[in-house]
Amino acid sequence: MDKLLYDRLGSSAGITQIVNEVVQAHMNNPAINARFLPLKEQPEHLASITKHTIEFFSAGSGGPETYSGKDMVTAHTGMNISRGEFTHVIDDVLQVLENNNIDEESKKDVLAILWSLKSMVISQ
Ligand code: HEM
Repeated sequence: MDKLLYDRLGSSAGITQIVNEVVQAHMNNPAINARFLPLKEQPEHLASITKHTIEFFSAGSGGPETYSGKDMVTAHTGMNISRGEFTHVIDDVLQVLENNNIDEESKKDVLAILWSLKSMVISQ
């Protein structure tokens, strides 16, 4: 498969849609929504995190966007995120990719990228 992962995810518009749906999925997932629901009380902060996450997925999949958020360790420091919570986040992402008809190869590519970030996100 030689097409960029960025394009396979639908480039800017597709990734924006995917990230918005992932945020919604986290809000609806009882295993992790305590982490995310409080952000609804801070709409500007939530918009900034969502924007950064769109940039992160875009830049990380080969797109032209620049990531302007915190590095992964800093972003998750003090949260003491568990392996179980990490798995729920990955499940939500894969389900959203499925709902958006993203092909199997691309889902595996996203999974590999997320998995590679595990030690930066959990137990920080
Ligand atoms: C590989 C998996 C993950 C990736 C790629 C990721 C990515 C990100 C990004 C890009 C941000 C925005 C940082 C910024 O705005 O500077 C963020 C923030 C956040 N992440 Fe993650 N994350 C992951 C896993 C998790 C997990 C497992 C949880 C908890 C269940 C979590 C909870 C949060 C929360 C609550 C914030 C907002 C922090 C704040 O209020 O500033 N993340 N994440």
